[in-house]
This record gives sequence, C-alpha cells and structure tokens, in this order.
Amino acid sequence: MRLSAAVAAPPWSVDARITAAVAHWWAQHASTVAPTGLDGVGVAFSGGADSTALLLAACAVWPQRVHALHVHHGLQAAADTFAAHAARVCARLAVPLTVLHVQARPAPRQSPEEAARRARYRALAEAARTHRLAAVLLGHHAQDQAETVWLALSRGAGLPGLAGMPALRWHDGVAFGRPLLALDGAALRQALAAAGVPWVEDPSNTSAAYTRNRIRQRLLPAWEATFGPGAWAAVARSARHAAQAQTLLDDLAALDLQHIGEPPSLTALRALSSARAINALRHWLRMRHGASGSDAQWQEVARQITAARTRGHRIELRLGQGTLWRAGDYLHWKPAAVT
Ligand SMILES: Nc1ncnc2c1ncn2[C@@H]1O[C@H](COP(=O)(O)OP(=O)(O)OP(=O)(O)O)[C@@H](O)[C@H]1O
Repeated sequence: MRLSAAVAAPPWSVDARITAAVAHWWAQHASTVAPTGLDGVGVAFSGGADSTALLLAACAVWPQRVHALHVHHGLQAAADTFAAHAARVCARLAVPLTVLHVQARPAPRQSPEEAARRARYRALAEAARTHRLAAVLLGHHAQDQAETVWLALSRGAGLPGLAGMPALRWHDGVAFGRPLLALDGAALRQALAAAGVPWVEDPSNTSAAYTRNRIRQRLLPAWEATFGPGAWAAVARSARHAAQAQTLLDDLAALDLQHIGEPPSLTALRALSSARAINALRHWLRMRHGASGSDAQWQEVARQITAARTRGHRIELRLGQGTLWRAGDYLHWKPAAVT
C-alpha cells in the first residue's frame, strides 16, 4: 500500500542536536510567544543550509504545523532559482510554502542590504499575521552570532550591540526566534550533507564587498589560528553574557522610569548618576518612540541635563531620528518631519 504524501515518512532524517535546539528554544519561549497554544509556526526559509536544517528540525518538533516563508528579493538574477529550490524542498516535505515578493528601495544613507533586510522582516511579519503563525524562526547559528559581535566591535558598539542577535525579538508585533544560535554552522552543514539533504549556496555570501563576508573569510580563520579551533564559540558566549547584562540594565531603567515619570523629569534625572540617567532615557526613547541616538548625542544629552538647573536653560537637541526638547521640568522627543 502506498502512503499519501501527507502521512509519508519525512524524506530526510534530522540530526538530533538540531531538533533538540529547536525544542529547547520552544521550551524557553512558548509561554511568551504563544501563551494559549500554537496553531502554526513559520520558518524563514532561504533554501540555504542553515534554514534548511531549521526547517527539517521544525517539522520534526511540530509535524503538520510548519509553514515555510521564502522571500524573493528580486535583487539577484538567481532569486528565481532559490524560490524554485525552496518550492521543491517544501513539496517533498509536504510543508506549505508562501513566496513573498519584496522590492526594497534604500532610503537616503541606507545600504541596499539594510533596505533588503528591513523589507524582509516586514514581509515576514505580515505573512505571519496572515497565516496566524505564532512565530517566525530564523536560521542564524553561532558563527553568525560571532560575526555580529565582531561587526559591533568594529563600530565601537555598547552592550546592546555586543549582545549580538537575541534568541527572541518582536518585529511589528510578531515574534522572531533564533533557535540555532548556540549551534556550530559547520556541524549543521555536515549533518545535512550526511543525510543527503540539498541546499543552495547564495553567491553573495562569498562576495568580499560585504563586511560580514570578509569577517567570515578572514577574521574567523585568523581567530581560530590564534586561539584554536572553535574559538569563535567563546565570542558567541560573550554575546550571551552581554545580553544578560543588558537585560539587567533594561530592568533598572524600567524601575528608574517609575520615579522619573513619563515624560521624564529633569529634576528626577539629575538625582541619578549620569550613566544611570542616560540608561533610563535610552530605554524610554527605545520603548516609547522606537528610536535610538548616537554615542556623541547621548554625551551631549548628559551634559545638558547637568546644565539645565535654571528654568531658562533651553534644550533642543538632535537625538536619533528626531529632536529632544525641554518644556518646564520635562523632556520630550518628537520625530523629524519627513521631507
Ligand atoms: N530570502 C529569504 N527568505 C526567507 N528567509 C530568509 C531569506 N534570506 C535569509 N533568510 C532567513 O534569515 C536567516 C539568516 O540570513 P542569512 O542571510 O545569513 O542566510 P542565508 O545564508 O541566505 O541562508 P541560510 O542561513 O539558510 O544558510 C536565514 O537562516 C533564514 O532563516
């Protein structure tokens, strides 16, 4: 007797470590992501090795509930080939696939890759809402995390940057998860190759025009040559420590804001150390307005808070994508007018 496609055994076996990582992520985040239970879960499936491993593991953890989402960027000539590959894999797995067509136009001072990334998240979030998916999972692994930390170091980033990519983040009201962050990317590929699972290689992943690729091609091997094989794992661990410290700073900011009030009071801010006041204001700006400022701008804000002891001291500063200004004892922020 032939089995129908819907109940046939999966065509490829999945490495138990990958399935365990997905199940572990779910155990940690289920109560936040889907407190009333799960109808479906999305996998952002590029057709590359990492998201292929993720897709197989997700199908093992949530049989019949996985929905693959493929973003067709239209940027590369190969985009049609990637989408066709994604469709073939999903057909063999009997997983529904939605292909999202995205044409990202960079804003002024925005790189094409950043524009594509933002457009990708927007499209994935919209698809998750349409298909009632509790979360969208992404295939980033530990080397990707190490690259992110090195990129942050190259910009002189603070703790939020050094914390790398979070295992869970919300975009446009949709949960995005990264269950593979602690796994070795090379081991993911080996597991796929051993199981005979096909994937596509994105040629832009090897172009030296992108900083991230140069990190992967030059810094990562140099790091291993200096500190030993697998030493990048320590960088990913540091990111976890930084993320924990950042959580504490966010908790402190939330507590401080209860005293400082909203809009924030200058008198209450001055009662705190300068670092603690700026920590609270950063948190307020991010949570209330979705904005962030540069290091130099925050230093200026700190100076102005100290200087604003008299009622007549005017504050009107550029901060992030808007203006921070004073009215009486309070600080307000408004976004710059779009021209
Ligand atoms: N075109 C796409 N469609 C859907 N998801 C994508 C796409 N590109 C990237 N992603 C998601 O973002 C994650 C990280 O992106 P990145 O650019 O590092 O991946 P990639 O090298 O193209 O593919 P992979 O990570 O699967 O090997 C992917 O693992 C995947 O989950």
